[in-house]
Amino acid sequence: MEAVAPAPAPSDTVPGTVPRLRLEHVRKEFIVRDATAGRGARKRFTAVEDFTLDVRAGEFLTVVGPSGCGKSTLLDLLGGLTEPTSGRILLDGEPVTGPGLDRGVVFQQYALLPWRSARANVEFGLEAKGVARAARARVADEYLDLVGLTAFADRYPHELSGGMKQRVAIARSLAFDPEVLLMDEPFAALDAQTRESLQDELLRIWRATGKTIVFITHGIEESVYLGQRVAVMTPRPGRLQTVIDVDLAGAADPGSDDGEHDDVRSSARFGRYRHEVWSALHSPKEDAHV
Ligand SMILES: Nc1ncnc2c1ncn2[C@@H]1O[C@H](COP(=O)(O)OP(=O)(O)OP(=O)(O)O)[C@@H](O)[C@H]1O
Repeated sequence: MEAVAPAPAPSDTVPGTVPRLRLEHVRKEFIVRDATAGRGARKRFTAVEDFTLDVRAGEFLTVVGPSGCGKSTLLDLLGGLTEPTSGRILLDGEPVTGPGLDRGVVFQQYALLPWRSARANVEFGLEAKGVARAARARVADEYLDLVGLTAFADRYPHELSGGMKQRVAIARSLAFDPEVLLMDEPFAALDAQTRESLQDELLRIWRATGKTIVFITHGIEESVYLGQRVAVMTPRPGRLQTVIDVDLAGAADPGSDDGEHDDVRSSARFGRYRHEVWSALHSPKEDAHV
């Protein structure tokens, strides 16, 4: 596994500056069937409750929480795919009113167009931006190179492994140069080894591009390994339990494995962060009204 270099500090750490993303008292309700109240009855169901958080420009923020706590709902809200029932979401100080090319979304399932080659999939967002054909191909090749898929540019999704498909999805999201990358458990369907190598690749890409990344996961280790900060959510309805700062710079013991790679995950510091996130996830809820 590739060694992990110290993460850069978020570029927006100065008090009083505008955060890249701001969630202000965000609440999301769904109307669902109420089986207890007879045929056709409906009730309100709160998925996300009073969620307030700033994401700094250039920051890598991970969001971890138990299944069903509202993580995907939160990401859909940030992506503008749904609207908050109350509260506000701001991008660079402006309210988010819908999806936009300023935000790239990567889902757990690769969501590639099966009839398009890897290159043509990456070109997809560029077409929406009106980029000319020759420039599209050049930019697509650049991003396929960034994710190590130059040799597979002409392959179709069914000819690619799961990890490769997810690399194409990441390249597609980066190619139209969004300010923010929103990732919803993008590596959850992959085997452990592929997941670890894509985690390192994502960290490398983040350092190379300086994008702001919000990464949803239910994996404690993944949240600690990737995030400069880990936002921990409560069980449903999803609230912000706590935010944990992670600094793994120099955490690895160079002599801890075969001598070629530093093993950050085996370090004592990584273990302490993992325990901190675990403890936050298992701390009692303040209240449970739904
Ligand atoms: N469109 C919808 N209509 C009704 N309920 C919904 C809708 N979308 C999500 N929910 C409910 O909101 C809650 C939060 O769902 P969400 O998918 O955001 O959780 P999650 O934390 O991403 O879960 P997981 O980790 O299992 O993917 C769940 O109880 C889910 O059933």
